[in-house]
Amino acid sequence: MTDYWIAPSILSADFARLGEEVENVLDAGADIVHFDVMDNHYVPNLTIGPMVCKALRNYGIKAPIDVHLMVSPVDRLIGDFAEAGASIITFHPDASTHVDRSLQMIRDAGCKAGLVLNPATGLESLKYVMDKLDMILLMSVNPGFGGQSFIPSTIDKVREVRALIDASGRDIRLEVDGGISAKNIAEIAAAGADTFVAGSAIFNQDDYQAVIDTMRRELASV
Ligand SMILES: O=C(CO)[C@H](O)[C@H](O)COP(=O)(O)O
Repeated sequence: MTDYWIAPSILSADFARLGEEVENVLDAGADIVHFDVMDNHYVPNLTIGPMVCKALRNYGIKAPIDVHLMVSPVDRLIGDFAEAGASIITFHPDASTHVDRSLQMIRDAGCKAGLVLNPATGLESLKYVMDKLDMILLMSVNPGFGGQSFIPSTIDKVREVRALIDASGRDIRLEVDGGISAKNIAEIAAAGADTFVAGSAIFNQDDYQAVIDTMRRELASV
C-alpha cells in the first residue's frame, strides 16, 4: 500500500501566526511541511528564507520541512537551508547552471534532494541524475502563487515520471504541487503520485482536520 504524504503549502497560511498554523496543520494529520521559497527573480513573487525555516524549528516543529526553492541561482541557499533545519531541498533544473553539482551539494549537506519541473518542462533533466534524486516534484500550476487551477496535462506527466521511477528501482517520492484538493487528489494518486502539496484547499478552510480527513478518504479509494 502506498505511503501517501499530504504536504500543506505554507504559502496560504497566516504568516502572522506561522508557527501555530504549521503546528495546527500537523496536528490535523499533515505529514510534512511544504516551504515555498520565492525570490522575485525566478518567479514573480517574494516569500521567505532560511531564517523563517529556522524560526519554525525553534518554535518546535519536528516534522520534515520540504523546502521548494523557486530561486535562481540555487547553490548559495543550499547550506543556509540545511543549517536552518530543512529536511528535503528541491530546485528547478533551469535555475541552476550545474544541476548535478547542486544535487550533490544538497546531499552533502545532509538533506534529501529533488528536482522540480514546471508544467511545460520536459523530463530530459531527470535521466542522468536519477541516482541523486530522492524526490521529483511536478508543478501542476506555473509557480509563483497559490490558489491557481490544476493544469490537466499534469496527469499524463505523473504517469510518465512514475514509469521512470519504477524503472529506476529507486525510492524516489513523486510530489505534485498546485491546485490540489479533495476533488482531484485521488485521480492524481491513481496516476502515480505519492506526495500532495495543498495550500489554499487546506488553509482557506477553518477545519484543517476535516479537509485532510477527506483527502485521506479519497486516497484510500485509489
Ligand atoms: O508552489 C506553489 C506555487 O508556486 C504552491 O505551493 C502551490 O501553488 C500550492 O498552492 P495551492 O494549493 O493553493 O494551489
